[in-house]
Amino acid sequence: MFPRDFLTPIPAAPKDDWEKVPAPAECGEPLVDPTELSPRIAYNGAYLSQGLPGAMDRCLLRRGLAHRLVRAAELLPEGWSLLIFDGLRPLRVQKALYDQFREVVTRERPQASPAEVELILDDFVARPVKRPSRPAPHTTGGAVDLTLCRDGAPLEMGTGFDDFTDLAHTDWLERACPPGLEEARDNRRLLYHLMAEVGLVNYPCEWWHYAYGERQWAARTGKAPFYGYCPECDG
Ligand SMILES: C[C@@H](N)C(=O)N[C@H](C)C(=O)O
Ligand SMILES: [Zn+2]
Repeated sequence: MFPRDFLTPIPAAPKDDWEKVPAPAECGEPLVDPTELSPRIAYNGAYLSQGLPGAMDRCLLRRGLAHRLVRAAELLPEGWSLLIFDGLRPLRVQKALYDQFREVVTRERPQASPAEVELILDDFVARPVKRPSRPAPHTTGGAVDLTLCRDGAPLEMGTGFDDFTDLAHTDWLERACPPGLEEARDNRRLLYHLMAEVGLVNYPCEWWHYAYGERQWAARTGKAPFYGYCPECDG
C-alpha cells in the first residue's frame, strides 16, 4: 500500500527562476543503467521505437538519479513497477524532437511568428544546443521520463507520453478534472509523491518528466546543480 498522503493533490508548481541557476559544477558521477539495479525498473525507449536517429537502445542515468529510482521502486506495493520512456538523450535526438515538434506547432498555428513558435516549444522540448552553462536536462543524465505500471501495464495518466497539450501539465487534473479522469488524476498524484519522496522534482508541463541534480532541480530546490552535459550525448 502507498502511504495515504501520496494521494494528496499535486501542489501548483512554483515559478522557477532559471536565470539565477549557476552553470553546473560537474561532479563526474558515472552513468549507470537503472534496469540492471532493480527488477522493478524497465525501459521501453520511446525514441528508439519511433526510429529517431541516435536514440539509445538502453537507459543510462547518473548514478545518483538511478539509485533514487531504485529506492522509489522499493517503496512500491507488490505488483507495481516503474517504466522509463527516456533517460540520457543524445543531442541528435533532442534536435530531432525539437524539429518534429516545431513542424507540428508551425502547421497548427500558421499565424505564429518564429519567436512565438519557439516560446510554445520551450514548454515541452528543451533547445538542442550544446551550452555547458545551460545543458538540456536529458543531456546531463539527470532527467528521466517515466510512468507507473501495475502488473506490467502502464497506468492511465490522462494523456500519452509526449502529448504536448495543456492536459499533460502535471497539475492540470487538479484544476479541472474532466469526468472519467479521476483515476488518472490519482495516478499522477502517486507518481508525483513517490518521486518527491526520493528527492526528484517534476517539470510542470509534463507529468512524466522528473529530474535530479541538474538545473531544473537546482532552481526548485535552491541548491547548486552538479550534473553537466555528458560527452556521451555528442554525435
Ligand atoms: C520531449 C520531452 N519528453 C521532454 O523530455 N521534455 C523536456 C522539457 C526536455 O526536452 O528536456
Ligand atoms: Zn523529459
